[in-house]
Amino acid sequence: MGIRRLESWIRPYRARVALMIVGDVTALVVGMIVPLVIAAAIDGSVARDDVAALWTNVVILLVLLLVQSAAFAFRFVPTAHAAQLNRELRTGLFDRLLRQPPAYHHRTGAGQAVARLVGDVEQIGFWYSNTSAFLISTIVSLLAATVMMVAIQPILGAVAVLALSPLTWVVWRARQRMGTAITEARRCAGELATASEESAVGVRVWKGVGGGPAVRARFDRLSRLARDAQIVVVDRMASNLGVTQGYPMLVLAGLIVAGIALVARGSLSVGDLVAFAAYYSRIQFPLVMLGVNLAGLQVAAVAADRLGDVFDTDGEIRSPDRPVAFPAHDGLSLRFDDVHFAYPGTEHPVLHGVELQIEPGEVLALVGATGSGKSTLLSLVNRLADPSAGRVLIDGVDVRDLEPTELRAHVGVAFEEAVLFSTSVADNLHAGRTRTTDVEVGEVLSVVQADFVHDLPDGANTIVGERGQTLSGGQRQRLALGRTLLGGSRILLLDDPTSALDVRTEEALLKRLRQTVAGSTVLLTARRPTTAMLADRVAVLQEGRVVAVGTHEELLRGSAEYRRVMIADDNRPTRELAAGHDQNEDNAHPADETEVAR
Ligand SMILES: Nc1ncnc2c1ncn2[C@@H]1O[C@H](COP(=O)(O)OP(=O)(O)OP(=O)(O)O)[C@@H](O)[C@H]1O
Repeated sequence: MGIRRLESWIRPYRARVALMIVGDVTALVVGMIVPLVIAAAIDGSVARDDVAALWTNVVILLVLLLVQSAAFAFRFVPTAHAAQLNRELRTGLFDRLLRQPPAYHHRTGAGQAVARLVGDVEQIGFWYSNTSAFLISTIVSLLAATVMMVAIQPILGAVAVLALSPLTWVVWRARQRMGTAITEARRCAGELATASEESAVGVRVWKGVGGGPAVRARFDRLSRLARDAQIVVVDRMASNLGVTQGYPMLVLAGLIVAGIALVARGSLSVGDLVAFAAYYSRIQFPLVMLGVNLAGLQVAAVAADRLGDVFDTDGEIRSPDRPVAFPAHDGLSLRFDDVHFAYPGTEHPVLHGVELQIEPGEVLALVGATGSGKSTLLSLVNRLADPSAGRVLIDGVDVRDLEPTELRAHVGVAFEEAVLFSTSVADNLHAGRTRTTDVEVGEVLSVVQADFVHDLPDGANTIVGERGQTLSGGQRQRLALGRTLLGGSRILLLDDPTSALDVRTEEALLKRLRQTVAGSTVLLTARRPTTAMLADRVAVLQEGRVVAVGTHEELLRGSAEYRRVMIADDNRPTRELAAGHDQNEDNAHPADETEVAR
């Protein structure tokens, strides 16, 4: 599988591979003539004491060796294109990784992606430049040297071929054993990369909780596993080389003894015996090289399989064949129509038949216990994942019928975990959009209560550290929310974007936010009553089901689950609570009864 893939990736470079083969084979053919010249010198000029003829032989040898060197130099010129092959593979792989949904990356880990983008791609480039052509010329070399040996002394040649033939099985078998060892070594390298990445990203957390020894122990364990896996690879390669190098030397010793006996009987000249030994060494070296080449092929095939895993991954968010244009008018409705969802590779669905309608320009808050599926539901709107069943409709259009890039350009998202990039505050806010002006940025900073930006050393031009780590959590959240608002989207998904703010700042922000988003359709998740009260209506999610919908006040009176989630002690309800509601009202009044379903 991996080999077929390799072949398809290298196919566009076949002209260059052909040039390498021409260089290799030229060098090889010239090399094959060298023993003949040496034999002619020993049996002719040296035997006849003919110094002039010997000089001629020396000059011919020099010319042959020069041509051989030039051919070798020529064969390495096209290898520079390995860099281009690497680039193409890396870009293709990166595009593919970008198209994978977040759940894929959470499952496989960032380190495996890095290991593929860096290590595996390099292995394929290395195979292209160093091994692909050599494999062909090695086989040609084996055949040519065999023919020459048989031509010089048929019986001795046949004995050599018979004696060496078991090695082909050894080499082939070693290639298979190498495959499993290399796959394991690459997997371990990926896990080690993931652990390194996590340790760097989570440095504040593990330092804060004194987790240094545990982080060190985990890294040490994975590093030992990577070492052991690498040792298995090298062990197998070494035992293979030991056999392919040691055994032919024993055979050569036997052949030379037999050759001397033939020389003594006069049926072989000394020059021919020297030439025979030279051709034999041209078999021995390619046999060793064949082992190395096949091991290299196996390394590249494993790398191709690992890249192929990404290229073949299903679950990618696909563009529709005939995309529908995103609705151009203002005031867009949003509807979840019997939406079910399970994360790939998990058995338990997270959402069970969610039915929810958000009217154009409405602000709807999702409230639910932790893990009830709020973030998951939001992620289905801009297709960070697709429902397992059911539909998400924007203004009556299934989001799967919209081009994902266009959909995401029109649907603004702010997450609770606010990630900024290691660039300036202003660049983070602009987020690559050229349309936003400094005035708009200033207005948005005021809406999200981010006046602190003016006090930063370079104001909005201050560079924030990696992932914005030089700012506080609440500052990051406000900038991330500002970035979303600057997009001017008509649909906004706000996943608890003010959770890190103090109550006073949140209140000021929410007031301004409500005015700013007027006209947009907003779906937000809320943990605090203050956030829920911002909304026109609130939907209560319980274990992946919408169990109640209504205004904050209605739900306080009518939904036990709402009270349970929003009020610390729901046995002592707030004054807003109407008297006489028991704790099982959600069961008694499911969503479609309590609510006011629109
Ligand atoms: N990438 C994932 N792979 C597998 N399961 C996941 C993944 N992300 C979330 N889940 C599971 O889906 C369920 C719902 O998670 P979700 O984040 O949607 O809940 P939530 O209501 O937003 O929670 P919170 O209020 O804590 O943010 C949880 O049981 C969680 O373990």
